[in-house]
Amino acid sequence: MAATQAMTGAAGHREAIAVAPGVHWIGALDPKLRSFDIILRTEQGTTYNAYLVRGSDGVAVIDTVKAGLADEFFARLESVADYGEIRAIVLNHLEPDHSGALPELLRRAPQATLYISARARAILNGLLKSVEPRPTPPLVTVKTGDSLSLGDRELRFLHTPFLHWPDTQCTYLVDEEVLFSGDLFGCHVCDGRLFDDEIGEFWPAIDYYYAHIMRPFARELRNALAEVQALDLRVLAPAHGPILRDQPRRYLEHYQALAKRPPNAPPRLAIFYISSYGNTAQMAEAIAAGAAEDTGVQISTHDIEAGETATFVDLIERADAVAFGSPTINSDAVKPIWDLLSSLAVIDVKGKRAAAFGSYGWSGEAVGLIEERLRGLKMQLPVPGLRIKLIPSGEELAACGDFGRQLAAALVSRSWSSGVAEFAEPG
Ligand SMILES: Cc1cc2nc3c(=O)[nH]c(=O)nc-3n(C[C@H](O)[C@H](O)[C@H](O)COP(=O)(O)O)c2cc1C
Repeated sequence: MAATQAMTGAAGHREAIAVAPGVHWIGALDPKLRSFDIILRTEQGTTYNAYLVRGSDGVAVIDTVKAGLADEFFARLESVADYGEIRAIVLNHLEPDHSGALPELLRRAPQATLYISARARAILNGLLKSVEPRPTPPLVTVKTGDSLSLGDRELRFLHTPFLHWPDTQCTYLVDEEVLFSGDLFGCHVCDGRLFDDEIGEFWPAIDYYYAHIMRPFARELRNALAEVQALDLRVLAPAHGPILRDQPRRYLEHYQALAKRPPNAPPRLAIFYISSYGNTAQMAEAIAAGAAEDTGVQISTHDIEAGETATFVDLIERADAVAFGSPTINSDAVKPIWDLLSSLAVIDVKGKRAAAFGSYGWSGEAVGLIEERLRGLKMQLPVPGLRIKLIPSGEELAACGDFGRQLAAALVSRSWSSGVAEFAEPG
């Protein structure tokens, strides 16, 4: 039923759809898409939302669509404007699903000026350098406070970098209070009825999109949401999924709750380990006991063999420091540790304090390899990694306690060092 409606909704015809007076949706539907950018599942497909704004002094096109769906975009554009009328092309970010039809649009509307953020300039060069003949459109780079006049109406720009590409901006139509928000507030839902008040439930799609696309940029998001908060809003017009006109502030508030900084709790240290014979597990417990001597720190230990990666990722996001323990097996750390570390791309771990530890038999590569990965994730390593040969002795467990104490202390101090500490010499 829903699929049928998606195909027969207003957007089922290749005509532009009115969003507000003088504002049309001219995007494309992609109902059969089942995975997006490799990393997202899209069981409902998606839309690429492009918009056209008509003023007394020409029209502006905001974003385009994926290259393979350009025909749909041009048909809708032609239903409401001539190419000669296009004065401005605004690209809120240059990801290929929104810039795919740009070369052809530039060919059809060579007089149009491009309005992009300063960071988009280099990306634009990368996208256009293979196009023959190479387009050289008039170009203006814009930031917060800059605007574009279409005669009787004004488009204002908001600089919102990294949401989720470095060049991201939002564009605000002042008179109709429409925010063309790019991927912000977007989701992968394909329903030809287009508007949130006409289609069914899609909050899970908003949350899924947030978790995979926006969550790594929670810090930047908080800044952007503060800018959006200051606007009067009648419509949120994102680049994917439904157009949000039914109490649009609900979506803003939802995003604010999702991106909220964790409450001002005591600093948290979360220790993750895996252990085949209990040696690395013993280290983890001794590290936790040592850290607990600093009464101001909240400590938790987690056996990753027995838990869910998604839960661990949540804990890591909320922790101020994290430690990862793995034995060395066949010259490497074990797969569950790598699985966990490779799941951190969906959160912001930059600058978070981290450390590695583990038991080993003879070569002990795991700790160094984990540290390398933690540095790659731009985490800070305040304490050198600790490895212990086979079963920890009492003295070695005391060294684990010191390791934990130092890590806890690093939660209040910013000094840090690096390198793997060798407690027992490999024999
Ligand atoms: C299948 C297997 C392969 C191993 N490979 C290595 C290795 O390549 N290098 C090394 O230093 N230790 C190796 N070890 C030894 C373990 O790292 C050592 O037994 C360690 O104490 C196990 O710690 P755990 O009880 O925390 O799992 C290996 C052990 C097993 C069972």
